[in-house]
Amino acid sequence: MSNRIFVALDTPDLARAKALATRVRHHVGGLKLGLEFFAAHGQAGVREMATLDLPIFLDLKLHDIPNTVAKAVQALGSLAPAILTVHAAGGRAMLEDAKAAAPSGTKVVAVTMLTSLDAQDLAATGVAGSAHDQVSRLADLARQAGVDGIVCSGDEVAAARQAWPGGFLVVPGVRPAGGAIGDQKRVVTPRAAIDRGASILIVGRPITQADDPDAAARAIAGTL
Ligand SMILES: O=c1ccn([C@@H]2O[C@H](COP(=O)(O)O)[C@@H](O)[C@H]2O)c(=O)[nH]1
Repeated sequence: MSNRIFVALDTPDLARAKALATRVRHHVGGLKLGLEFFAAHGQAGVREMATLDLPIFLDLKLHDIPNTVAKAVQALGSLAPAILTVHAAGGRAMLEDAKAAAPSGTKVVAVTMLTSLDAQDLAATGVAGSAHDQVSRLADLARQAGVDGIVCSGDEVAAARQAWPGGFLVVPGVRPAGGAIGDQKRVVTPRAAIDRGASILIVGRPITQADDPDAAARAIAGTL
């Protein structure tokens, strides 16, 4: 993949998603559609976005019992997304069944610890230890379950790359130096994420909320 930026089109407005994607399409490697978009437009919306001819990253973060997740992955199969997310915390059987149910060309990637959480948030959920410990535990689980990779923050991606040289490592929480952080807590610059071993970056608001999304995407791509 020559351009490793997936732009997160977090909007329930199909026309806006299409307009943004059309503007930035020459400066990104793919389009990430998440819960906000999918809840509003479902599979028809994803098909519509796929007409722009860029790889689709379907970020639904599936997390349920193995049978339910496998059936959901099967139901999404005809969309043949390039990348699909599930939560690593769903456990090994869920991860194995999700991978088995996915089309062969779809990378199944397990979310470890959301980049909107820090160590204090983790403790509040009853999980002892650092973000680093939690991510490496869930990354090991994901690797053993046979999925293609993980989602983690820029703080953990170097260790994840060392532990899983062939893993597909997705890093969100990406902010150009000095950029507004918003609700993210573990952030990294685009260049640092790539230098530490990220396979692809997810970038949302730094592009979509910019006065000139096209220029913002071009500037970020220019740092890689
Ligand atoms: O741990 C995670 C997993 C997924 N995301 C998603 O990435 C984008 C980030 O958007 P920004 O506007 O660049 O903050 C968003 O779609 C999240 O759902 C994440 O942030 N952290």
